[in-house]
Amino acid sequence: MIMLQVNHLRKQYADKEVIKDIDFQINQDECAALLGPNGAGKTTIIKMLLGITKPSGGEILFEGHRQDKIRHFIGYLPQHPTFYPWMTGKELLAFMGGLSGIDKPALSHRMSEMLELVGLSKDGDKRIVTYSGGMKQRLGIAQALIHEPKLLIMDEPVSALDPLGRRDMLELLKMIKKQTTILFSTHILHDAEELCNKIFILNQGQLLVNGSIDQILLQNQQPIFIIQAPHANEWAPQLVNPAVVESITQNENLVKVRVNHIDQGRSWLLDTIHRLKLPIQKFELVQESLEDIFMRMVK
Ligand SMILES: Nc1ncnc2c1ncn2[C@@H]1O[C@H](COP(=O)(O)OP(=O)(O)OP(=O)(O)O)[C@@H](O)[C@H]1O
Repeated sequence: MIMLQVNHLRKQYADKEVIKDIDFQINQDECAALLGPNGAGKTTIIKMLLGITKPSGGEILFEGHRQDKIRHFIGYLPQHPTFYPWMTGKELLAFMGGLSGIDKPALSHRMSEMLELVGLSKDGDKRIVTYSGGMKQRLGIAQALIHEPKLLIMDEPVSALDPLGRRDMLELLKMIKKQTTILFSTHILHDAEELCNKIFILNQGQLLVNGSIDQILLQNQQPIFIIQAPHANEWAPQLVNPAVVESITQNENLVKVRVNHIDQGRSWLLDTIHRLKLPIQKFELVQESLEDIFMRMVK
């Protein structure tokens, strides 16, 4: 079942179009990442999904329909959650659960369940001001899930955490994705790769890539030849050949040459190596990684 469908979504601020006619969909039980560098438009999309910002065009359908009341449908963890620091974790959950209309007996049960899920059972009576960044983020997940939403939306849930907090959060999200459909934004490819079966790569308001990791690799991967030889500064510029070579990156004496066609690229590079009499130490064919594709697309 299609959980969320976005058709021709646009957002314009004054004369600047920050979201440019994008389409995507998320099916039930999928975990999808909105991946893009700073300013790509991730938060703007999320705000439109939540109804906080009005789209300039297009439509957003939840389970196939425009929804007027989406609060019960979506759980949301903002990029910078602000909790009342004087509240305890339990008080916050009771407050948020109350806002979502959960009745009292059910709420108490649900609160215990959520604290258990996010590993804060022993900390529920402590004031939030005493929580670490990671604990606050986990409490943020608990409040987002308190009303059993069908879709959990998170804006950069792991980016601000230290490596330990990040690892904890990723493990927690791996557990949660077994029960809930998830959309989260991130500028960190590895987080998207580790958690998601679907990735949307966004840059300057445009959706460049949309699909599973396997599909993205299959459709976008280009061959790269790695050549290593002394004095690369002298010979690397001679590999420029727009008919065959898409790009060249150099790191000391190791040069990565992205070509548009394996066979043509290989024979032209071997001819050139021969012509220049390069004493090569390495000549290797690899395929672009997801990171290579991401960097290429957002550069
Ligand atoms: N209220 C606004 N008025 C004008 N421009 C805005 C407004 N909100 C966002 N923008 C612009 O829209 C673009 C996308 O911003 P957005 O915050 O959605 O990006 P992002 O991908 O979430 O980036 P980040 O990772 O830095 O949060 C940016 O160029 C930003 O300056």
